[in-house]
Amino acid sequence: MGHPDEVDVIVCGGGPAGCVVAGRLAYADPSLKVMLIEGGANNRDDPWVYRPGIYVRNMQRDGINDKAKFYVDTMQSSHLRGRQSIVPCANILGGGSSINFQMYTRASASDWDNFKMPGWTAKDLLPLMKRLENYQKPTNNDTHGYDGPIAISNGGTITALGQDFLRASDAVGIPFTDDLQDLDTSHASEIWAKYVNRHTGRRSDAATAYVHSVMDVQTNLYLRTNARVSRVIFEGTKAVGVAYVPARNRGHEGQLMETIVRARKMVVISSGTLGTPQILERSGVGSKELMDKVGLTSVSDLPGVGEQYQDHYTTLSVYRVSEESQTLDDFLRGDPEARRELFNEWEVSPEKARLSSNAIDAGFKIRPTQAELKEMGPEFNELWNTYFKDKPDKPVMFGSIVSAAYADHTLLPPGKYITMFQYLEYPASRGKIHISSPDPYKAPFFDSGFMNNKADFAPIRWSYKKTREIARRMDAFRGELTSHHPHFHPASEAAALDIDIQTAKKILPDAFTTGLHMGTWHRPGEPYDADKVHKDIKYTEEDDKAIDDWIADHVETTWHSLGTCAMKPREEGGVVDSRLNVYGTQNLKCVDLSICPDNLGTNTYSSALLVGRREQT
Ligand SMILES: Cc1cc2nc3c(=O)[nH]c(=O)nc-3n(C[C@H](O)[C@H](O)[C@H](O)COP(=O)(O)OP(=O)(O)OC[C@H]3O[C@@H](n4cnc5c(N)ncnc54)[C@H](O)[C@@H]3O)c2cc1C
Repeated sequence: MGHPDEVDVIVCGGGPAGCVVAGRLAYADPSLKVMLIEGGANNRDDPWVYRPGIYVRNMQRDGINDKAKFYVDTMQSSHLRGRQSIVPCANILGGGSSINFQMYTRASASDWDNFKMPGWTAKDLLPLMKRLENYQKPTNNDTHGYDGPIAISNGGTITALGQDFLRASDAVGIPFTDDLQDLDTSHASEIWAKYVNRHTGRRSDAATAYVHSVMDVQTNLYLRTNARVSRVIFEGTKAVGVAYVPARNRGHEGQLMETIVRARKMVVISSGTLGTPQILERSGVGSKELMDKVGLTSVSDLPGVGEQYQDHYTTLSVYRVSEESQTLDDFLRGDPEARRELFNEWEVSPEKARLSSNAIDAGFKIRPTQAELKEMGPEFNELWNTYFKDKPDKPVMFGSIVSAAYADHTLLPPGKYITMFQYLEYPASRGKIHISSPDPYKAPFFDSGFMNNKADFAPIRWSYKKTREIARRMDAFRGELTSHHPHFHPASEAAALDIDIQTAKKILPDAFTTGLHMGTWHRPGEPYDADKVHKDIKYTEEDDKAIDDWIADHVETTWHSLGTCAMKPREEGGVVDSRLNVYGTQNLKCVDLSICPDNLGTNTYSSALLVGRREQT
């Protein structure tokens, strides 16, 4: 069936928010013609999407993986000791929900209330949150939904390492709770739920839930994939259509081959936090100064477009675990036997297979104690007083455990690993993205802004220490992978200790070199002792400096971009109003996480769905 060149509504970008908008609109009114234009490929029945356990493959940056697009800082950052950060974004139908890590969390109630926009309080949104969910876990509260299209469960398997982590978390003052996602609890640990359907074992992505399901039964939703929206077409200030180009510019001597589709009623831009501002700017919506610089005619002078870029920041620390532990390392290494076993298991009974999981089974949200606050320095304390103190539902950090090394296994010694993720949920740092040319194939100017506010170092340092204390108290703990820890002075009490010799001998029983003494290359830890009473490591100022350097060298995106087209008053730098209409235009909306005026303390898939769902009330 050919595609029409005029429809009622065009949705640009098929991420979670775009899928919800396009699918629900088309379903609600079969007489309405809706076109969804997505820059990446169709995700339908792609086994590299729907098998949950292989998500890490989508993060390979090797020129072959086209499920993600990699934004790189244009300039070296002095806050990252000269590094240029890389932020991968989805480039496939379903957006982030087709490639993400499938961790299910939700924002705190005060996050939504802080938006200070009519219709956006947590109370307003709770009924919509429930309608999204097919919550497949037992729960004791009334904040979840059971009849929606997005499945949430514990996945096929919970590893013993997850339980070990929860017990050790309790030992350092983080109590267990059965539901940390009740919008209120901010200091506890839980079995971390997943966007995996426990009946099918499949990833619960937004395109399957909202687009394919509608296209199966109706003919009024038109899907174009591998098509990059270059700009919105205006008549005066009224949006009347869009132009798109092939996702790859392979021919025509570099000429732009645009196709135009007209929209009778509305154009909705849902191309994600880094995609949406670029489309607006290429269309003449953004700062007038920029338009003059790149030679475009200004349609609406909105200096806020592309500004206030936010994310959550991650550091990863890697630990050795016992050879008896169940980890995904052999599978991730590509060991043929491990691969055969796990893929076969998935084919036979996906609902309980190890691959029906992301191997991230447990996690926590935490707030510092008064004593911990004292150690976190003036910059963070100032932020605490203004941002966190009076909002007891806001955690400062998240942490979680991966039952494997989240790292390139060609760079690691043999053995089994866990990874501790530390995530800063409300960074004070801000970045920006702007087009450098009207050409949709030209890379934009991008400044992730990571760590450009000094207040962000202390909470990450604090949570590195916290997760380290948890790891050391786990029964499975067998040492630290020193290459994936700060470089403390070798004489410091804090210096990382590697695998103990007994475990090393189990990994390579026939090696003549195990335990070979070669100065500081290897400092073995103590063998496991079940009766050991642990004391917290004491860190000196010099140690803290080593941690901060390590943060600057290794902190990364949590892939939770938001905030570049903020919903707030125009005079405060806002881009959209509370109905997500773009200021100074007609028939044009932005609907995705770019509209967040402030951060949301959560893994953001739930919020992207909610923004789409809020638009569809
Ligand atoms: C690697 C990764 C891991 C993550 N892990 C988790 C997790 O475990 N749990 C969680 O809750 N969240 C996670 N997230 C975050 C979550 O997936 C995102 O917050 C969410 O997908 C954002 O939705 P969105 O609709 O705002 O935009 P996006 O998901 O970014 O979707 C935007 C879409 O627009 C398309 N697009 C961009 N530009 C154009 C253009 N010019 N023309 C046409 N199409 C265009 C893109 O291809 C994409 O499909 C992760 C994200 C990533 C990338």
